[in-house]
Amino acid sequence: MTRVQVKVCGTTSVHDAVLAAEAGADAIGLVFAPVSKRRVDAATARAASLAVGVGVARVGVFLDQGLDEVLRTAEAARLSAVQIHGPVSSLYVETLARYHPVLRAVRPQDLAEASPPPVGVTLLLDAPTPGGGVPLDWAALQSVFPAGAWLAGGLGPENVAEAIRVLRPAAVDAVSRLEVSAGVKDPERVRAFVRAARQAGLVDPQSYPQ
Ligand SMILES: O=C(O)c1ccccc1NCC(=O)[C@H](O)[C@H](O)COP(=O)(O)O
Repeated sequence: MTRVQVKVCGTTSVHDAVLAAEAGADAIGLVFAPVSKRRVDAATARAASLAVGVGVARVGVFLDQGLDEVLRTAEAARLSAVQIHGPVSSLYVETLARYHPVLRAVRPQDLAEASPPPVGVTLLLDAPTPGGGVPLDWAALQSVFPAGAWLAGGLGPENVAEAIRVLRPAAVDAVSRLEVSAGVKDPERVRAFVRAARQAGLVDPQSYPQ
């Protein structure tokens, strides 16, 4: 048995990257989507990536951005994986997966179409409005939640254990409920989130993304 991985998303500073790493997060998320109130520039993201080092995954988050931009940003910001939101083609996702591990964010209504993901792609089940802090209906998803998928959507210290208990995701991901304001982390809530996810149990390693 292996522990559930924890991603702390929406990191906009070296300070908050180090906070997440010291709290025990397995991954930080760096949002490059132009629409996001948590958007980070490549130079700051690179500094954050270098600060946490290779022991913590650095996931770049993209929405409606071209392949060129994603690949250039991944290199500039020293990303170790890319997370893709929005309506993109299978070819787009498969092309990216030749260069980087891909987290493909899907809404519950898109799950059937996205499963099973191609090699190098892991599904991340998220709410229809990413970064919106609204939880999914975990009970309704219980019978269809794919083995090895990640879970996001309105997770925080107070509900992550229950989400893990119901869906047994390979990893949990959160942002809104870990902030004092958009893009600025609440240290206590970040620590409490990682702690709660850690204590919530273990998952079967065979259900892990490759
Ligand atoms: O967080 C954003 O502002 C954002 C904007 C556009 C695309 C993706 C975005 N965030 C992606 C994430 O990985 C979030 O952690 C995930 O959607 C969960 O957010 P929340 O429900 O606020 O915990």
